[in-house]
Amino acid sequence: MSTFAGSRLLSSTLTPFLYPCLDSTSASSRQAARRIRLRGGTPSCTRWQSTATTTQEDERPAVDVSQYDHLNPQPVDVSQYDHLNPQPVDYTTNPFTDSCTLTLQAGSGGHGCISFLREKYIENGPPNGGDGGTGGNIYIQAVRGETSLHKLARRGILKAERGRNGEGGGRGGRRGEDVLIQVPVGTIVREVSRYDPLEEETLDMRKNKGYGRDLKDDDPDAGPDQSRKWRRDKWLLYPGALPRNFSAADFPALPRPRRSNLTALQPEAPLRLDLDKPMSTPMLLAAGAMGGLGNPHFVTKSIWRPKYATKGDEGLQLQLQLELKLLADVGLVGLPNAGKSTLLRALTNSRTRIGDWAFTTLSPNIGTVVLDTFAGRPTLSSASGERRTNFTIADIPGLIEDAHLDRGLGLGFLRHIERAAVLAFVVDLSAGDAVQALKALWTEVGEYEKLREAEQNSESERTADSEEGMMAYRPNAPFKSSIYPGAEPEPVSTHEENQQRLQDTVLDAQAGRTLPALSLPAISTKPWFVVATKADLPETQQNFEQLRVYLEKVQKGEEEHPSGKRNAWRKRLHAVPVSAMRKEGVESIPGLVVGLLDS
Ligand SMILES: Nc1nc2c(ncn2[C@@H]2O[C@H](COP(=O)(O)OP(=O)(O)OP(=O)(O)O)[C@@H](O)[C@H]2O)c(=O)[nH]1
Ligand SMILES: [Mg+2]
Repeated sequence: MSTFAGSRLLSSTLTPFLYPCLDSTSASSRQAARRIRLRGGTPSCTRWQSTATTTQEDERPAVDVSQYDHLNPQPVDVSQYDHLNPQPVDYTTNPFTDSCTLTLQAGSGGHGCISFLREKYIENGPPNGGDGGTGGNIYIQAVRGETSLHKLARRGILKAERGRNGEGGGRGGRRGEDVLIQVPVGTIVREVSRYDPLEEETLDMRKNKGYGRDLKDDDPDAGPDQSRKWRRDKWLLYPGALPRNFSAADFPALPRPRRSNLTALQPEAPLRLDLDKPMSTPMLLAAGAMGGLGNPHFVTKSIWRPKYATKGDEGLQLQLQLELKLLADVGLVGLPNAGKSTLLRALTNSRTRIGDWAFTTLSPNIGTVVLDTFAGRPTLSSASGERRTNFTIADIPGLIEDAHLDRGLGLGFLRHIERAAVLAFVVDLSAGDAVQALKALWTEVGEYEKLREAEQNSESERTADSEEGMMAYRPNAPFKSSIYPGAEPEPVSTHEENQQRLQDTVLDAQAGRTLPALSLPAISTKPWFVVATKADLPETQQNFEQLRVYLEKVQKGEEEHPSGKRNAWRKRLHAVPVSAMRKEGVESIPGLVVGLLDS
């Protein structure tokens, strides 16, 4: 009896998994049998199977397959699928981060080598140590495929490879590997801080009035054993040298700090870049440091076998703040649950998430409206005669009243529509007074604009303050030979020069031409229109009529602009009633947008 109960328990719970060949009803057993049939072979458990079948077939209870549903999913009924009213699980999602701080370190230089020629019959050959390799550079490139900064945010610190040390036989060290930072188009780069070891060295040199000057014995700072020790950390002695050899060594004047020729291509400090176009070639952010010099550089008339070389320089360190402001032609602004994502789905092929609750969308989504499929004549062309083949729409999380007080998801996501050429305010006709909803949205947009202005002012003040104490950095200074005795360092630029530089614009990625300063037009001066959604629901006509009348009055100047600003845009104000879920009324939107984009 107990055996039977045991076998019964076994067959009802574990059998399908542990002993599939015992359970003729399980899918795995069926598959095994099929495999055996196909192979035409005899399975090792044939006897088992037959025994089990004959002894247990009748008594075995029917297995409740419903409990294994997740292992044996039912085929999806494709006819149920609807792009505009999708299942809650039918959406795509990507990790998204729109701001991060990055620390970059250009590669340090490799050390110079101390080596001498040794051949048959040449015991004490001349020095032949190679120079150290240059450190790797750091480049940046805005590319179309990237949509978020999350990968960079996760890494935090990026270091280019150090140059290899020089080798004997006059072989120079290999240069370090470069680092390429790829960012989405629309990224703004600001410099937070910079540490330039070469600049420090140059200042040191000025302080000591001449590079390589050793402290004199009568110098108040110099004790008896501190003389001739200045910057000894920059030297390398021959392999196997003891510390006492080091203190006894007589070093020549240290060569002047050298910069790689590539530093001429670095943008001026402080960095402020607006990467609003895809870049065909990467742009240099930080050039690698130069390698140390091998011992042949220090041959003199009296010392023809120098037993020292110099170490490589340390790489430049930069701390940058990256901010992504997505670039789209149209920005959708609306209260939560207004139907923005459904509208985006109706106009584009986007698979953004839709749900009947507030804050379904938690990060921005961009969709592309294709105007010309190249199937025949161009469907729409811009006023300039240039053919516009598509435009992009950005859908952002919903704004609620008092979002500027950090309610809901706050106002941060408005940065992704602040560079849009046209704004589309999405209001839900079934959710109360549409005019009030529109005014509430404009209030939040106005608050965002105030915040942005305050931020810009504080940023320019901060940069100006930090400039005052900042070391002068002259990447465009002509390259000079490092071993150039008596050369004076470059003069330090004045505060006025730095101020001027601040007001100036930033360098373009490729051509080195200047870009306009990072200031954006007021949001209220952009063309805008209203999309009144859920017009298919009953009792929404009157609400829409009120909205239409209100917009007409705003256009004529009889009503104040909802932003409260006098110079706000009010040329042609449209309210488009649509049912995004049924894809009704949305067909007029592309034409309207193209008209506004070209106006
Ligand atoms: N009847 C009707 N329902 C709609 C229409 N458009 C959207 N909905 C429904 O409204 C709900 C919210 O739609 P979403 O597109 O997710 O709204 P949203 O504005 O993106 O919401 P958040 O992302 O939370 O800000 C969903 O249940 C949609 O099915 C419409 O035109 N008619
Ligand atoms: Mg949404």
